[in-house]
Amino acid sequence: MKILMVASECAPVAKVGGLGDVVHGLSRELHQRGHDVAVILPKYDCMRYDHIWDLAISYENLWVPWNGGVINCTIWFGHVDGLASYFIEPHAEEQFFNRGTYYGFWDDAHRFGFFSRAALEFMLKANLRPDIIHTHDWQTALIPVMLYEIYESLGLDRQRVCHTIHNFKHQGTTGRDLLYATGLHRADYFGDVHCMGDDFTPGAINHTKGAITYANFVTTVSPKHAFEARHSDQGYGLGHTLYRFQDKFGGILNGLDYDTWNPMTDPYLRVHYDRDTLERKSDNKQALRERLMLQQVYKPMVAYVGRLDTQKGVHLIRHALFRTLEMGGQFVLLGAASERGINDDFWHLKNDLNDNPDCHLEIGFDEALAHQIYAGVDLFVVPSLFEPCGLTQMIALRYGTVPVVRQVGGLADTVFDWNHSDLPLSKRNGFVFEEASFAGLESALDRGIALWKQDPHGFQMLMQAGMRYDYSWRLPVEHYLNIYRYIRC
Ligand SMILES: Nc1ncnc2c1ncn2[C@@H]1O[C@H](COP(=O)(O)OP(=O)(O)O[C@H]2O[C@H](CO)[C@@H](O)[C@H](O)[C@H]2O)[C@@H](O)[C@H]1O
Repeated sequence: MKILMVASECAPVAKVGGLGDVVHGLSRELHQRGHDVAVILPKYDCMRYDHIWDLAISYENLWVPWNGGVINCTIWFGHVDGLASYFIEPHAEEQFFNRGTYYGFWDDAHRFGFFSRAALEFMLKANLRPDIIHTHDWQTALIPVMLYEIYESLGLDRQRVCHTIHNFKHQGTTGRDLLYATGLHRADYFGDVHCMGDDFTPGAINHTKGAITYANFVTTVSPKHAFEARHSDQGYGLGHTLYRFQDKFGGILNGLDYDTWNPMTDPYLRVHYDRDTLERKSDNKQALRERLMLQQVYKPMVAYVGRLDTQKGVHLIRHALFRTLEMGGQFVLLGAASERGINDDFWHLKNDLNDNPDCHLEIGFDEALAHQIYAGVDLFVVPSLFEPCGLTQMIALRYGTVPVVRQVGGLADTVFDWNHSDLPLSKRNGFVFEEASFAGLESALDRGIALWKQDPHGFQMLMQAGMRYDYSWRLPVEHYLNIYRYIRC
């Protein structure tokens, strides 16, 4: 099957969070199974160009209709981890993708609306005719809309779209002027609440709603979150739309790229290990302490890696840090915030704790350090308020690090409590709490730290149980292939 992924991120060249991992991992698995897969990304100035092989111009003078005129684009081609990848470079006054960072601009809806239109124009002109176009999150959600409203009649009449929603909180809600820019001229029709008009902001359009309406199939990234999105406030206002289109909506648990995340081969680790050589993990703990200048003592290490966003339960992350110190452990945090207030808070916290030999906060994005943390620590906290899937708890499990998670979304689908689960002991792999409060978090974290201190054998069993789980793309890709086969012409 010919599959074209169109997304705003793909690891390792352009990664802000889990979206990049998923586009990369899913594409690689499909490619390894013999499918013809390519990825289309914007050509950002801030990408990791050192991860692109043989980057060269593939198509020049692609004139993309935009805002009543046209914008000239150059399309580049290269390989990322063996994956055929196209990069769209617009020569526009607005410098859409030459801004030093990926997101966070007032005109993001226009930047990615343009990217979506350019991707379709490229398919048309360069004669790319995939069976399936797989789009991701609001940034590429206009693709199914434009495919059926503009490009079907121009020749893209056999392409079908699967759209994946990685995060309902970000829906690309914006003014109707974008419709004119993209060429979707009937503003009253498209802007109506029955089409892609936002249900809560009068006069606004909603990208994600457009994708739910037009795509041939819509997924989110875990079965539990698919339920939550429809039946609770976690759908961020799209519950009714999902209800309307329930026959083409489902949840598929994400996988992990087991080559990228492999403690036996990970190039960032001092020592490689697997389930049978778990004792070697302690060398990575020592290496991590050296790198972060923490004292070498006999204490459990707890970590958080991830975006610092309200979604992730920042007050609970902060509390996990203090609680760990109080219980005689060490804490490491690696994260970046896009919100100014949260960023400032964590910088203050970092300054306050600067001289503490048992704690280190690294504010920023650091791929190598992330790997070293997963491999080096004992426990890993993910106290999210909502979590569509969550990859960090799965990475932790792969590295023999015990997750402490809140029972929501994909966290609930992947982590099973050591003390309170119906599963046999050999299948329990972490600590789970329900209530998003300090007491809730402590009810799980305290048990984790206590087990580490009082029952090293039990703790080791837990680590090994986690490593036995298979959260690779092996199974999830079967579900995606079933969807592709179901919707293809
Ligand atoms: N500062 C930093 N330095 C280095 N690495 C960092 C980092 N911050 C984050 N990462 C890495 O980014 C990834 C984050 O994965 P998450 O599942 O937490 O994704 P996120 O919430 O961004 O994505 C959304 O999409 C994904 C994919 O569908 C869903 O799993 C998730 O629930 C949803 O919120 C991990 O690989 C992590 O190691």
